[in-house]
Amino acid sequence: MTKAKMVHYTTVKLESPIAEKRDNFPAVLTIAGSDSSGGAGIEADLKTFSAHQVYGLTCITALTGQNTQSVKSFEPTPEYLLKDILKLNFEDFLEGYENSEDAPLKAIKTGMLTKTTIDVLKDHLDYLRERNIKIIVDPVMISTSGSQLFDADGMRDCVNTLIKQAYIVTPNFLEAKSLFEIATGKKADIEIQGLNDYINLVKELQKVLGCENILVKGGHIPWNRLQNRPYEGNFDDNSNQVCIIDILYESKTDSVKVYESEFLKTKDTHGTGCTLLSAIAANIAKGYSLQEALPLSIHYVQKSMVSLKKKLGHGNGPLCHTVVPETKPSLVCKQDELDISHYLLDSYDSFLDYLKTHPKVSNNWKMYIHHPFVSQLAQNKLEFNKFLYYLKQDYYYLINYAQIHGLAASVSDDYNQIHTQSVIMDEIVKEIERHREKLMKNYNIHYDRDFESDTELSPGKACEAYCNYLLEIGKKEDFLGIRVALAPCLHGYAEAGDFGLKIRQDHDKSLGVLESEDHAKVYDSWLADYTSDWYREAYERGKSSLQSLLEHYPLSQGRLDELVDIFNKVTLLEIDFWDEVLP
Ligand SMILES: Cc1ncc(COP(=O)(O)O)c(N)n1
Repeated sequence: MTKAKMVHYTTVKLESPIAEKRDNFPAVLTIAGSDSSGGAGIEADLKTFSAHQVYGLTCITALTGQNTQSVKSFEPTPEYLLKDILKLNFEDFLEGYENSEDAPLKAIKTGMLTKTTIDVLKDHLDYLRERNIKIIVDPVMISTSGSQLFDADGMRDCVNTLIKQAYIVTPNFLEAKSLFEIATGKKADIEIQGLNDYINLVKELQKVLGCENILVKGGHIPWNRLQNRPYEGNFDDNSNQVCIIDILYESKTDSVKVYESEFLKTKDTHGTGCTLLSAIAANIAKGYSLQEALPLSIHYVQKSMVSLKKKLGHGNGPLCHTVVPETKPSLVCKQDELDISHYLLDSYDSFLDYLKTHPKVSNNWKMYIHHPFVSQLAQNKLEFNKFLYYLKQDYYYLINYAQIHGLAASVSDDYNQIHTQSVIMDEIVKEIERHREKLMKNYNIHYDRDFESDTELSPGKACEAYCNYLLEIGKKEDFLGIRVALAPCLHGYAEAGDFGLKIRQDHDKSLGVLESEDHAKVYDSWLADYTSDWYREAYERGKSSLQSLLEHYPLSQGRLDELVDIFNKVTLLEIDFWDEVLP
């Protein structure tokens, strides 16, 4: 035997892996075509699933020969193979688990389909429904590069079977039009001039398709966010006006959500549809609701569109699927959903008008400015001791009113606003001094001297509740919120004054319940103060400055509702304040 030759080697010992065991590794099956260029189809789906920490299964419907510039050819998968694939995947990922919820397969996403695939899949639809598997359908018909991937005939089968049972269908605008025509057999003459047209189309389409939810993707119609209609013009000039809107309609709750996202000026959009759908499927499989999954998924697609410094390929480049998806919807949504202040100002004379006439407010506002306190005062029917109680209470209110203007100044970074608040504070402080003196001179009421003996000098329940609320608003709100809280007092007194003066003019001049002519004069002067030119001017100034604040504070519907609530609450507190005077 010849002696073995000495072999030299070095050993590299590897560390044992540190197990990071996951509880939740849901699976999604993608039924789609393979894109040889890797940016769309099955390839994009699997990359997206991995980025989302979701396990991906496949059923390849066709092999395509394509790159970022064109689709050259494709070969459908034969029926027997499709049957095997689906059967094997379902047996393994849906069967044999103790509880049906333990089965890892949670969702199925479809992309490029073939007639054979629909025929094969059709037989499994009842089975999938029983197992609560969510089917997410991307009705792909034409590639970004312009090639027909699925014809209308095939799509008709899809509409009559798969789409009817889909959890969500996600056509882009052009696909939405085709689906409409296929489902109704009528030519769709759809013109989108505004958001209403768009929303109606989405709702109508859900009805004719019968799927549970629908998302119409607006990537093909850049949107003018200020005028809320399709954008016409040059993208370079007004890019901050242009956005993309995607509209979700959920039929079970009859709710519409409009997702507004940035319009990204890029042609590198190969695979965006597939990627969005896979992200939605992955997020749904992970347990997010549709309303959570959508913003997260749209954000993921946008992030992967902007993350490549150098494009790949020479046509419509692919995305960078390896970006890390966000997991908290609140982190991808702006606080302000849509700035609606411009519609508001188009439809109402002023912001103050909007607040006063809001359905939540309008009756309360009328009750406030037509309060019996004012009508009784105007007819000399208000007992004078009640008016005195009001004056004593008003003293505390005025101090608080001055303080809140100080808090408003403290949250502003605009010198003019700070200056105005300090001028108003100065005027209120002077008014407080006059108030004190008047009470001393005319009625021999000394706050400090009489405080212990006269319980009416302590703030009553209504006054305290009002002051506390204003203080709370002053500490937590922004400048606009504080100004809205201060508005019912300034504006309501002017309107109540007008109402009172009118009653007084029509009314006979008898003394009513009053003991002396002097008391009647006090009432006269109360009405005269709030109907004076000076007060009217303050009213107008307050109204226009409130209005001009809208230019600086974007108003979402949610924020607007909050402001209406503040205005309404303060209006009710004003009513309580006078109610307490007239028990
Ligand atoms: C296999 C396959 N599936 C889908 C698409 C559509 O993607 P895109 O519209 O981005 O070209 C594609 N090009 N290839």
